[in-house]
Amino acid sequence: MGDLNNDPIKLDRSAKIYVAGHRGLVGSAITAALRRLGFSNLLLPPRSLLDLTDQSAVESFFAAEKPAYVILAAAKVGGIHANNTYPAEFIATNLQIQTNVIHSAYRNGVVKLLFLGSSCIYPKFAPQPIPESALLTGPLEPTNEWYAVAKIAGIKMCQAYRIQYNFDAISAMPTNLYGPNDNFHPDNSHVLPALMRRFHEAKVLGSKEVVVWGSGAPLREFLHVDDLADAVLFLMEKYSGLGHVNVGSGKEVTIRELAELVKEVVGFEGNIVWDGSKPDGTPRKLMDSSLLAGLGWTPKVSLRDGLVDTYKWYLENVKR
Ligand SMILES: NC(=O)C1=CN([C@@H]2O[C@H](COP(=O)(O)OP(=O)(O)OC[C@H]3O[C@@H](n4cnc5c(N)ncnc54)[C@H](OP(=O)(O)O)[C@@H]3O)[C@@H](O)[C@H]2O)C=CC1
Ligand SMILES: C[C@H]1O[C@H](OP(=O)(O)OP(=O)(O)OC[C@H]2O[C@@H](n3cnc4c(=O)[nH]c(N)nc43)[C@H](O)[C@@H]2O)[C@@H](O)[C@@H](O)C1=O
Repeated sequence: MGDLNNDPIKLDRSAKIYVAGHRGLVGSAITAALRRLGFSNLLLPPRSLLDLTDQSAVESFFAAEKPAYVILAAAKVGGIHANNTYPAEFIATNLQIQTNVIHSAYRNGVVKLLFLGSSCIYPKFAPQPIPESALLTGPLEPTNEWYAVAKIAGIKMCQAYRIQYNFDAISAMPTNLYGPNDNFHPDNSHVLPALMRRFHEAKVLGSKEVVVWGSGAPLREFLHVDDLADAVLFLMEKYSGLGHVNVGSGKEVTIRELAELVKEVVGFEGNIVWDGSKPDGTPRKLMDSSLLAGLGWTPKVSLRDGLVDTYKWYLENVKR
């Protein structure tokens, strides 16, 4: 599955490129990176004008606009609590969005499409670091299996359309991401923005303690979204193959270490209290990103620098 059909292409800077989900964490970073690189013909319809769960609206959009390239960063996304609480929405919405976009992209002559999955596609007890070949080798983590099944279907759909129709659809599997434009919801977000907000609010209110979920023992690998955007555009030009590609930083921390680091960056001086009634989720999911490294890509942003950058953005854009 990791076979490379390595025909590097130079993306045409003036061709139409559609970024689905351009207002989100990932889509906004990709859009900014495309603009920096001189792409001048971005298609960025707001969700109010194009609901990607609406099959006929998606088909009409593709038929009218005929984009050359598509980056599929629109999805129903959330942290461990949201995944565990809204399983129907996570499987149904994601299957609908990705099926509609991939199918209409193929039907309307898109030259290349990149689908974004997630490291949660791998078995809960996959070998570490997790190679791409670990896909479908064991049971999934129960807190996010619905979302994971949708993402696995997305990978398989890209592969099927490549095999049957020769459609150049590739899949990238990022590790846990963070950065500007993240979702800072107190319950439904991922751990890093949730903790940033909680420590910030505790600092402002003068609280003595902050509650963090679980045991603190799980390990997670974090990647700044600007690095992910860079990797996505790198793959669009350098990779064309059946197998999906892991995108990670190669560095992991425990949730306890992450909490201490966020606390320090935010400047909260109280204590951390662990809520053991909340799920830990998968114990460890460090990805093996050597396939991507072998193609010549490496991440640049350290976790500490990325946290400082994200907290600055949070202060300027979310809370004052
Ligand atoms: N965040 C993370 O840690 C990780 C994310 N990923 C993957 O990256 C991709 C992007 O995630 P992320 O940026 O974090 O998610 P966000 O929630 O930040 O952004 C999702 C985007 O999708 C759009 N969207 C959702 N539903 C619809 C719809 N029905 N019609 C049109 N647009 C819709 C949203 O629109 P609107 O702005 O209008 O709400 C938003 O712009 C996803 O595929 C996700 O699985 C993978 C690994 C980790
Ligand atoms: C990217 C990936 O993200 C999700 O998986 P996850 O890695 O488990 O995501 P998470 O960021 O929500 O949690 C990471 C760890 O952190 C702990 N934790 C502590 N305190 C808070 C807290 O306040 N909020 C959250 N969310 N977690 C907390 C939490 O208990 C867990 O041990 C998938 O569902 C799926 O969306 C996916 O693909």
